[in-house]
Amino acid sequence: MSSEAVTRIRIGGTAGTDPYEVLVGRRLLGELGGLVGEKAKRVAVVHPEALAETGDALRADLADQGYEAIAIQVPNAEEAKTAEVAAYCWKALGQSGFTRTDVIVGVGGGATTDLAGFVAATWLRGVRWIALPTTVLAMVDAAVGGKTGINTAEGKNLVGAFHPPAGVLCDLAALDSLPVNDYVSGLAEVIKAGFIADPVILDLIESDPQAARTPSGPHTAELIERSIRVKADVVSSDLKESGLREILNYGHTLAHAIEKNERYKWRHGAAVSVGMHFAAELGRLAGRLDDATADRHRTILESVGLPLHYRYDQWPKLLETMKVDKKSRGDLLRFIVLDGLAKPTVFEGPDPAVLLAAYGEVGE
Ligand SMILES: NC(=O)c1ccc[n+]([C@@H]2O[C@H](COP(=O)([O-])OP(=O)(O)OC[C@H]3O[C@@H](n4cnc5c(N)ncnc54)[C@H](O)[C@@H]3O)[C@@H](O)[C@H]2O)c1
Ligand SMILES: O=C(O)C(=O)C[C@@H](O)[C@H](O)[C@H](O)COP(=O)(O)O
Ligand SMILES: [Zn+2]
Repeated sequence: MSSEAVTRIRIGGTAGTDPYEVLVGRRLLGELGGLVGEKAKRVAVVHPEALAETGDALRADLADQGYEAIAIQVPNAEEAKTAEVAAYCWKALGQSGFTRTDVIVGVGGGATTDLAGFVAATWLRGVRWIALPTTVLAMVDAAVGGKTGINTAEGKNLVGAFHPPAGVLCDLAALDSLPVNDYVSGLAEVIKAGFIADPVILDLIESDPQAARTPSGPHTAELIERSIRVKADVVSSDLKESGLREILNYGHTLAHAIEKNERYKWRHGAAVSVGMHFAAELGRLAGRLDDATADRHRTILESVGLPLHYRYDQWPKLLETMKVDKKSRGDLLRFIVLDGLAKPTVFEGPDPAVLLAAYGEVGE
C-alpha cells in the first residue's frame, strides 16, 4: 500500500444492521466531518490523558466546522473502563445538552473506544458514534465490530452492549507515538487472527519478527488490513455472538481471568498471548491440535516479545473466574480451540485434569 492509499473495508449490512466502513490509511481526518453528518449539532470527543493534544485538536477542528464540540478526557488504559468514568461522561453529555442526533467520537486505544462506544450505546438509549483507534489492537479488533463495554471488580467487560460505530478511521500515523510495549501487545490480536482464519498473517510476521514490532515494518498496513478483514467477515455475519463470533474469543477465556487477577494492570494483548498459549496446549492435550501448530504459537508469540507464562500458583483462582466467562453455559466451561491451523471450534466441558495439564505448560 502506498502512503497515500486508503483501504476501505465494509462491515455489516446484514440482519438489519447498518453497514459501515473501516478506513485504513493516513491523513484520514478529512473523513470525520462527513461521518459526523449534518444532523448533529454537538460532538463529544472522548480521549485518554495520553492523547490530550489529539483530543483538543479534534475538538478545535470540529468547532471550526461549525459543531458545538467538547472534549471529554478520561484516564489511560483500563482505568477508563469503569462505571465511574462512564458516569463522568454521561454528566458531561447532560451538561452540554447532548441529544439523539448528536455524535460521540472515541479516539484512543481499545479501552477508550470500548468506553466511548458504551457511553454512546447507553446515552439516550443509543446515539451515533465514530471510532478513531490509535493502537494496533484498537485498529484490528476493539474499534471494529460493535462490542462496547466496561469492566467490574467481578470481571472483564461484564457490562456492555452491542452498538456498532458509524465508521472507523484507522490513521496509521497515530501508531508512531505508541510505546513499543503497547504496539507489541496489539500484535497478540493480529496473531490471533492469523491462527483462527488467515495464516498469511503468521507467515508475514515470521518473515521478520523484529520488523513486525514497529510501525515502520514493511508489512504493517497489510497485517492491520488482513486482521480487520478477519474480524469484518465474522462480525458481519454474527454481530451478537450467537455462534461464529465466539472464535474471536480465542485465548480470551484465560486472558480475561488473568486480567481480573491482575486488577486490570496487565495489557489485554499480553494476557491474550498467554491465553492463546494455553488454548494451544489444551488443543494439543485434547488430541485435537497437531504438535507443529501448537509449537508455532510459542515461537511466534515469543519472537515478537509477547509473554507465554503466568503464575502457576494462581490456577485455582483463574479456574473460578473462567467458570463465569461469557461463553460458559450453566456449569459448562467452554473454550475456543483449534482443530488445526485456521480451524477454530468450541471445546465444551474439558476434563479438569486436561485443563490442569495444559496450565502446567503455561504456569511458572
Ligand atoms: N470491543 C472489542 O471487540 C475489543 C476487542 C479487543 C480488545 N478490546 C479491549 O481493548 C482494550 C485494550 O486496548 P489497547 O491495547 O489499545 O490498550 P489501551 O486502550 O489501554 O491503550 C494502551 C495505552 O496507550 C495509550 N495510547 C493509545 N494510543 C496511543 C498513541 N497513539 N500514542 C501514545 N499512547 C497511546 C493509552 O492511553 C493507554 O495508556 C482492552 O480493554 C480490551 O478488553 C475490545
Ligand atoms: O469481538 C469479539 O467478539 C471478540 O471476542 C474480540 C476480543 O478480542 C475482545 O477482547 C472482546 O472484547 C472480548 O469480548 P468478551 O465478550 O469476551 O468480553
Ligand atoms: Zn481481545
